Formats: sequence, C-alpha cells, structure tokens
Amino acid sequence: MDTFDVYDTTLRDGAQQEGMNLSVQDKLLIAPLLDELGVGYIEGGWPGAIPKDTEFFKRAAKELDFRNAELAAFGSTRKAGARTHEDAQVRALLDSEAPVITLVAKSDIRHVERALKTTPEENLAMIRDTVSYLRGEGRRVILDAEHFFDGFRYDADYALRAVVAAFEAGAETVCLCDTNGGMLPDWVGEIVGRVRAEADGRIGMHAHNDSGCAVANSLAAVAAGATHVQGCVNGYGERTGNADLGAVVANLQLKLGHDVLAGGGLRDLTRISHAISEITNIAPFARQPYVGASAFAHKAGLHASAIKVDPDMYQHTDPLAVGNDMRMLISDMAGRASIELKGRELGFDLAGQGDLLTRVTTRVKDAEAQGYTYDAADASFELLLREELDGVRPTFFCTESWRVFVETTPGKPSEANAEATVKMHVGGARMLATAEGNGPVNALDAALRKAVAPTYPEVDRFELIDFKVRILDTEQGTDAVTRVLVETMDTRAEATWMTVGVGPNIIEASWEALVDSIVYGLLRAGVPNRSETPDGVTTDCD
Ligand SMILES: CC(=O)SCCNC(=O)CCNC(=O)[C@H](O)C(C)(C)COP(=O)(O)OP(=O)(O)OC[C@H]1O[C@@H](n2cnc3c(N)ncnc32)[C@H](O)[C@@H]1OP(=O)(O)O
Ligand SMILES: CC(=O)C(=O)O
Repeated sequence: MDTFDVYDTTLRDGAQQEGMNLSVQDKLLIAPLLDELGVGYIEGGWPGAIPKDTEFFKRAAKELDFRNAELAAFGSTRKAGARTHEDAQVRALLDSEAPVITLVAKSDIRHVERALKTTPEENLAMIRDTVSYLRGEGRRVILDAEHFFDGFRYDADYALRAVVAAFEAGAETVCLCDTNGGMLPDWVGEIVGRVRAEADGRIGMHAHNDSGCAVANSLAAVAAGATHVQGCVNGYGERTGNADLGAVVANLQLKLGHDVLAGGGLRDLTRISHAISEITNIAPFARQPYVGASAFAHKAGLHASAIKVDPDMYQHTDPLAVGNDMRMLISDMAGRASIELKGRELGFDLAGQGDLLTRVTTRVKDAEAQGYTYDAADASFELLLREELDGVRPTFFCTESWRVFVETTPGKPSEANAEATVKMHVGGARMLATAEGNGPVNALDAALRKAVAPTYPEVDRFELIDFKVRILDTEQGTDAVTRVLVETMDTRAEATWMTVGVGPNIIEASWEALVDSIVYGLLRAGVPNRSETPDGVTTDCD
C-alpha cells in the first residue's frame, strides 16, 4: 500500500468553528502537540488573508521545529483574469515560507459560474497556473477540490477535469472535499472509486460532519483508495465541524491496521486532545469517541459483571491504546460487580467480600433513591465505601452546629451579603468561627475552612472550583429536595474531586457536600487525623 498522509487542519478549518478564536500564541502551542501526535501535515492558516496567520507563519519559521510534520499554508488559486505572479494572495503563500501549499479550488461547475462568475475553462486555467507556478517556486502543492462531491454528482466530467488539471500541473495530492458535509459513506466510496479509476495521483478526503458522517465518510474514502485524510482534533470546524481526526486515525490504526501516525502517537491521543481543549478553551466533549471521559465509562451493573471477567466483553478496543482509561460509574444501576470493580479502581480489593458488596450496593441504591448521584461524585462514594469497610465514617472533625444569614438592601448589591457561624470540634478543641461571604454557601465554606485550618492548614490549598444545584422534584415547588454537587481542586496536586449533598434546601445540601469535600481532600492528601491522642483516641465527636 502507498504511504499514508494524515493532514491536520485544526489551525485553519478548526479555527473556523463558531466561538473559537485562536491567538498566534495558541497556534504556536497547538502545533507542537499535533507534531507530537505524529500527523504528517499541520495546516497553519491562511497567510495573506488573516493577519494573525501571516504572523503565525513568520514566527513558526523561527520558533517551531517539527519532528514528524510538515507545515502547510492554505490559500486559494489566483483570481479569475489575474496573472499568478501578480496575485497578492499567491505571493503571501510563498512569503509564508511553508514547504507545502494547499490551494482551495473550485470543482463544482455551478460554483465556477455563480460564485466565481467566470468560465469553466478559466477556472481550470486558474488551477493549472497556480499549481505550476508554486511548483516552479519549489513548493509542494496539495489541491483541496472544494464542493467536489456535490459537483461530481451534478457534472462528473467537469469535476474530474479539475482533478486532472491539478495533477497535470504538478499537485502531489488532490483532496476531495465534502464542503457542505452532506455526503453519505456509500456515495463517497463510489465517487472516490471513480476518481481513482480516472485520475493518476494521490487522492485525499476532507469531510465535514453536517450529515453526522464525517468520520464514516473519511473511512469510506480510504476503503475506496484515498491515502490522504484531513480532519481536526476534537472534530472542531465550521458549522458541525470537520472529521474528528483522532477518531479517524484510531479507526485506521486499530481497526484497519494502517500505521498512519509517526512515533506511536496514538497512545497520547487522549492527553493531546485534552491539552488542545485547554488551549482552545472549549470544554472536552465527554462522549467523544475514543478520547471522551465517558468513552470507556460503564454504568450498567450487568456490563460490570461481564467486564469483571473480561473488559473486552463490553469495550470495542483497549482504552490504553488511545491513552484513555476504563472507569466504573456507581449509581442505582450498579450491582455488586460494579462496586467490586470501582473498589479496585480506588485501590481497595473487595473480591470475596460478598456481604460488604451487598451492603454497599444496597446503600447506594437507597441513597440514589433519595437524590444522591454517585456517578458524578466519586469522592462521596469513596467515603461511603470506607465507612462500610471501617465501620465508621472517615472524619477529621465534628460539627456541633452552624447557622447562616443573608442581609439584602434592595437596590444595593453587596459583595459580602451573607454571614455564617460554625461551631466545630477540631484537634481536641472547640472552634467557633464566623465568616462573611458572597451568598450563604460561600460564607459557610469560608467559616468551615476558618474553623478547620488551624489544625489542618492543608485546607488552604483546596479550592472550590464548581458548584451545581439541581431541584429534584419540581412538583413539590419550594419543598422539593435539593441536590448539590461540589467540585474541589487540590491546587498543589492539581487533582479534582466531586462530592454530593442532598437536603431539604440548598444550604443543608451544600453543607454536606462541602464537609465531604474537605474530608476527602485531607484523606487523599494522606493527612493524619490530628484530633487523635497518641493512643488513638479522639474526643471531637463525643
Ligand atoms: C471551504 C473553505 O472553508 S475555504 C476557506 C475559507 N476561509 C476563509 O474564508 C477565511 C479567510 N477569508 C478571508 O479573509 C476573506 O474571505 C478573503 C481575504 C479570502 C477574501 O476577502 P475579500 O478580498 O474581501 O473578497 P470578497 O469576500 O469580496 O470575495 C471573495 C473573492 O475571492 C474569489 N474566490 C473565491 N473562491 C476562490 C477560489 N477558490 N479561487 C480564486 N478566487 C476565489 C471570489 O470570486 C471573490 O473574488 P472578487 O474579489 O474578484 O469578487
Ligand atoms: C477546503 C475546505 O475547507 C472545504 O472544502 O471544506
């Protein structure tokens, strides 16, 4: 088989996604990650059209040194009626110093006549002239045949003439684009097969996801003989996005046996996809194939019982192959096998402890019926599990009482409009702490930490980073049960955990989730219980 090109267009077509705005620095950070993944080409943008992209190529030439990838600059063929060497856009492509230039060209005759407003022959001349000029200037050229599939279905002969013109002028690859993203895999397979039969050269596929088939269409093109695939990390891109390049390469490599990434990069796919999400500031999609947090997360108890025997029974591939992990989710759908596997994930060997597994399963189901949700709150589940294992709930302090009030002056919003007082027993002492906050939960959180910190200064590095509230039974209006999920981060360890609280109102539910978040944080940081006397006695909770 031919060698295989993986061509990433995250920095160009991915950046066309609504809400994405990449700075030059963002691009300079993303490009090395793509290189590390092992793609063959990184399309950096459109120099000459977008000032930031012009700047990116200038800095990339000085600052980036790829191990695996070639940098490609994207732009259009010369304008209709213009002379190639005088076309400012074409000049900007050369000035980018990119070794590879990808030209977008029209191949749908309707676009030639209605959008370009030129003749079919002039469009073919634009392709020929621009490709041969850039080749003459020593650049490698790829041609993106825009609207190729729609154009082929309307006028196959003309679409093919555009492909042949590019090859004859020296393009090394013609990439067939499903620009409007409406194709289906069978249509793509058939058309790519026909192009392969008529044109001599490397054929590529550039798929958009408007029909939800971008990855499938890319694979169909490969099955029909394409040896160059384009796509974007995390499926970024205009409208519904481009083909998710991670899923395309994982399928090619793991399912079809094509070795398409250099340097074993597939094992870093999850890490790199998430690192790029951090830079784009677009939250990762949990259900994204292969790399999503839920991609190998199992909730149903029956699945867990088979997974206990062999994970392959409920997984299409080994998560480690793409750098992801299997996870068990604990909920009212859990069975004893789910608890055993979750225990293993958390570092507890529960095998053979049938009574304990039954007790934990029953407690989880009862608690979930009251509104708790452990699949979103691993830390609260671990506290429950430890309580069943040790016969006592882990704790570092005891609460005597707490109160909070809110003061509002109409028309005068205030930063600190709430005040909380907590009475706790910590480290053998009775602590009374009062704190103000922006809202009652913030005030309670501050007072709790103030009471605990003298004995456990580690709490100062725990930060509450997310807080979600849900009213569970709307039919009961203000009497409904409230569920609160709190996400906390240990800023030193850069680890996060979730705890859950349920109560008749938001403040009681929050208190439970906040206390659990501190207790879990101290446990995971390996902090000793400083309330204990040397002989292991604590009087805090008497
Ligand atoms: C399918 C894709 O996603 S391709 C990538 C699309 N990406 C972008 O459009 C992002 C960057 N684009 C831009 O910055 C601007 O749109 C530019 C600089 C390219 C063009 O902007 P302007 O110079 O203001 O042109 P305007 O919007 O008026 O019209 C586009 C021109 O390009 C011409 N054109 C369009 N496609 C092509 C093509 N494939 N080859 C040559 N010329 C083309 C049009 O005929 C029109 O020409 P005219 O100026 O002679 O009328
Ligand atoms: C070139 C390109 O991005 C497209 O046709 O979709």
